[in-house]
Amino acid sequence: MLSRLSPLAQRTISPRLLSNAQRTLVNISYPSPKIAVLELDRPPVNSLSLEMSAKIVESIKEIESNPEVQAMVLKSSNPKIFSAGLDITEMNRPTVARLEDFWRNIQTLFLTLYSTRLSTIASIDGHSPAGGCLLAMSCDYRIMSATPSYKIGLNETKLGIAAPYWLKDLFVTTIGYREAEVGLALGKLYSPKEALEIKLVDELVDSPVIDVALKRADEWASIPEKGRVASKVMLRGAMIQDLEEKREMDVGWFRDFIMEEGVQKGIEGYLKNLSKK
Ligand SMILES: CCCCCCCC/C=C\C=C\CC(=O)SCCNC(=O)CCNC(=O)[C@H](O)C(C)(C)COP(=O)(O)OP(=O)(O)OC[C@H]1O[C@@H](n2cnc3c(N)ncnc32)[C@H](O)[C@@H]1OP(=O)(O)O
Repeated sequence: MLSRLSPLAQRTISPRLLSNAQRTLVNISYPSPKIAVLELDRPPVNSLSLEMSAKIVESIKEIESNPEVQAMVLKSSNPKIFSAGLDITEMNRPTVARLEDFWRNIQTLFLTLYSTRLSTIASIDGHSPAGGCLLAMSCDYRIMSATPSYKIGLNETKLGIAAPYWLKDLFVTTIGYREAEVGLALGKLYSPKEALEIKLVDELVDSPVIDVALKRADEWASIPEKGRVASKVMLRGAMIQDLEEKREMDVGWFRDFIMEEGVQKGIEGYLKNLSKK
């Protein structure tokens, strides 16, 4: 943690040189009393390790605890990557205990972000595959950079794994059954233009995404909270309750699936290719 370094070291070490163990992993700022910005800051690609997921959850709770705050923008400190999704190294030859804990933290991250009373705006200024897409879909509104090379979607099958059932449900809810069926099977990553066409994102912008995200946050923050939250609960409550009831079953499915030798070989190969690239 940054706070464990001496004040002199904190002033003199460039943030770029800090290791992840020394970083806060996320940064919180308040551009106005009603709006918080939660910035993902886990180089190189904002992948979701157990500690990163726990930190995001802790930060959302911290922001929620201030009753004045109505909206939260989720962004990345990396100018080209929103989040590369789950930290694949967590699934590569793990211990069973760590793997199970990792998955419980991922479930909690989804449940916390999807159900927060805050209006949540995803400011997607870069790639957003798999778990990155999960973060974006868990928000209330998604704005993506129009940069054609960026990609968003659920590419799990390309790693030889499957999205968990609740992520599949979220995908279906967001883009519809048929598109989700094809997207999931092919592990399809969409360009920003394609993502807008299928409503995986709500808006594309050429200008800095954060500027528009802050404007939208202002609009969402101006809606009276009680009715807005009641509508959110009506729309999202069933999916949240379903996972709450099946959490341990889902941990078991995940563990058994990931620990299979064939799946492990696939993950190993995928990681090797990523590093070679
Ligand atoms: C019966 C039913 C059972 C159900 C079971 C349920 C099972 C569900 C299981 C899992 C669900 C998983 C969802 C996921 O999120 S899996 C993660 C998928 N993510 C990806 O595939 C993204 C991979 N990364 C990339 O494509 C690129 O890195 C990109 C984000 C486009 C950025 O590209 P670039 O800027 O060129 O950066 P590099 O590729 O060079 O990466 C830099 C270093 O970071 C490492 N890296 C990248 N992504 C990850 C990651 N997700 N996890 C860990 N590490 C990652 C990469 O290897 C480079 O490392 P190094 O510098 O050491 O080579």
